[in-house]
Amino acid sequence: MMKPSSSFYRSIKHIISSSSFSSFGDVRGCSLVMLRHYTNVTDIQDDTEPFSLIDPNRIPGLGDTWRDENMSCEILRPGMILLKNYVNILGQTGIINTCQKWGVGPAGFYEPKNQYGHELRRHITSFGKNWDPLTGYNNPYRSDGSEPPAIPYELVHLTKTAIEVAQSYMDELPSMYPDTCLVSHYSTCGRLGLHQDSDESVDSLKKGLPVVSISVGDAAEFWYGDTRDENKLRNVILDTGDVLIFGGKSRLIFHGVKRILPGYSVNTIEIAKVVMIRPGRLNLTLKQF
Ligand SMILES: O=C(O)CCC(=O)C(=O)O
Ligand SMILES: [Fe+2]
Repeated sequence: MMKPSSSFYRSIKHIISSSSFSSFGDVRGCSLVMLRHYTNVTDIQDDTEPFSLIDPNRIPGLGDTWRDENMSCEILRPGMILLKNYVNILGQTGIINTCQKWGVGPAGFYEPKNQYGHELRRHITSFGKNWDPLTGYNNPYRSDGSEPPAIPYELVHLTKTAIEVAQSYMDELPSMYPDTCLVSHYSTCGRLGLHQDSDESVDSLKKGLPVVSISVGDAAEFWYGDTRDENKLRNVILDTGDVLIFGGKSRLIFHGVKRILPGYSVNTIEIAKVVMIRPGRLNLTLKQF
């Protein structure tokens, strides 16, 4: 689906800043129609936020109905926080169904190879900006020449509210508006080598805009640290429903998935009662480019 370009917002902002309402009669067509949807011109100050007819603040808890009341939080290091059990079973099955809906098809999930031609034992697909392990964000198109679908609204909302919750526990975690989401499904023997997430814009990295990682399905042993030195890495289990956030001083940590832990999580039984997810682990990593 086409997203409105930021130049569209800039031109609208230009019209507003250089015109009074009485001169809007000169503005015809689409722009005028779009402008009528705004009750207040200050609503469109943020270039990164796409226009949506659905007002996130007026939906009684769309994302909130996905939140687990038993959430607990663990600060792992400055800028890095784990929201355990953040997404409830309804939310987890919602996420699976959303990824199934958009990820299945000729341009959906695929198993990429690394530069040596080895398969990575994970299937991936993107929402928002296209990303792949070989070209990063440089190729905006998927295999069939299409752009990825926009990030589904409920995932954007979930991400934003998770950051707000994290900010209530720790200082210096910047806000972000996700415009890219990598969806990965790891097989039960899947893993992901140590790496930094550094393909985003210089501005995003400099500001430490957080990475938000949502886990569903089989648990994973996730390792992280300041260097590639395996002796200095720490481990944390990412279980189904957990949301891991790393930004600020932790934005450029080395991290990876050491192994998948089939059978570790009791909640996968609850998920299986609702949706027949295949064995393995689903991970959604949301960022602002
Ligand atoms: O699966 C995960 O928990 C991490 C994913 C990740 O680091 C990435 O896709 O860059
Ligand atoms: Fe990563």
